[in-house]
Amino acid sequence: MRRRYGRTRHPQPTPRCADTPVPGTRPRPPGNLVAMGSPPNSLPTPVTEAGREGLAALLDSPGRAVLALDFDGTLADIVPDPEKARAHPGAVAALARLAPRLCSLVVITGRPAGVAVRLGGFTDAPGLERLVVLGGYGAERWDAATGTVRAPAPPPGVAAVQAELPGVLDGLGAWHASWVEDKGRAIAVHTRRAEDPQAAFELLREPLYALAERHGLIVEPGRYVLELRPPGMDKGVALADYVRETGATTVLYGGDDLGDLAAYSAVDKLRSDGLAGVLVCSGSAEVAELAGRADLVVDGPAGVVALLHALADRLEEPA
Ligand SMILES: O=P(O)(O)OC[C@H]1O[C@H](O[C@H]2O[C@H](CO)[C@@H](O)[C@H](O)[C@H]2O)[C@H](O)[C@@H](O)[C@@H]1O
Repeated sequence: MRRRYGRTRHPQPTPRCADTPVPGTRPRPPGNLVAMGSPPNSLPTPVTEAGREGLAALLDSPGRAVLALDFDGTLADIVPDPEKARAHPGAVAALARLAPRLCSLVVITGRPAGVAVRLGGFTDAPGLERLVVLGGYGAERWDAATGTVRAPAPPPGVAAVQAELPGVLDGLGAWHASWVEDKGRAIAVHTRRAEDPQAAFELLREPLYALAERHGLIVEPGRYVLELRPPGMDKGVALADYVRETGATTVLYGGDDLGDLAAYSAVDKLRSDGLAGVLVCSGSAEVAELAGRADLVVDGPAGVVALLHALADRLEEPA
């Protein structure tokens, strides 16, 4: 299925990293350690050796690097109503500064690709003409170069879950503690707006896992959300495929939630295969699992944007 978002363009292939022209840069090692909440535009030093090597490789050869970022919680602040989420102010400008210097910029999200493009304000954004958004945990793809979304049809299990879900929520007395987001090829049941979001999450957990299993779907747990979605794709597969497609030799991945752990594992694997990598955690009080595995923890989307500007500052220094 192909849908068009934005103005008509001629299809362009994703550039191979080695083919990407990159303006002159002055490679320098990262600066001193800067903890969460550090002043904007000072480039923090990763706390791990692998992360320091990854960042040095990115600064040394940005034209061979893929920058991959999650959307909600990483590029966009978490808000109670998912439809009201927007890219953090400054995110698009920071990405646009970096894009011409890098091999490729990709957003990998659990949102439908077209929704992330709309909420992110990515359509026709100057500087982001080669941006790629992989939605539905990698099942969907939007290319800024063509303005089209490629999305496979949802498996029949999704319609079956849609039909059965109201009865399940009714049986649990959970109508007022949950909000259903129909994403086409997945159903997300949110509890953030419940009086006690964690209690509502726990109440729903088991019945929703059972419902998903009955219809051949899996559950992707996240920040006060249980998503019932098709198996077979995750952010790790999406990221590894994308890195392979571009021929990049360095990858920086930034995420905030459990669904990003698959991408973290993909970066670990790429590093063991000899690529350079940096794992960035968009830190929050809600999710602890990523910080311990990250090379760099920043303070939520504001920290991510500051990091992107700091990277751009470095890469824009004259050769
Ligand atoms: O992969 P992501 O880009 O991180 O998307 C994951 C899910 O994010 C959204 O839910 C989260 O953000 C909401 C808006 O801030 C928030 O209200 C909710 O509590 C979070 O879980 C989105 O609604 C889901 O569809 C995404 O899959």
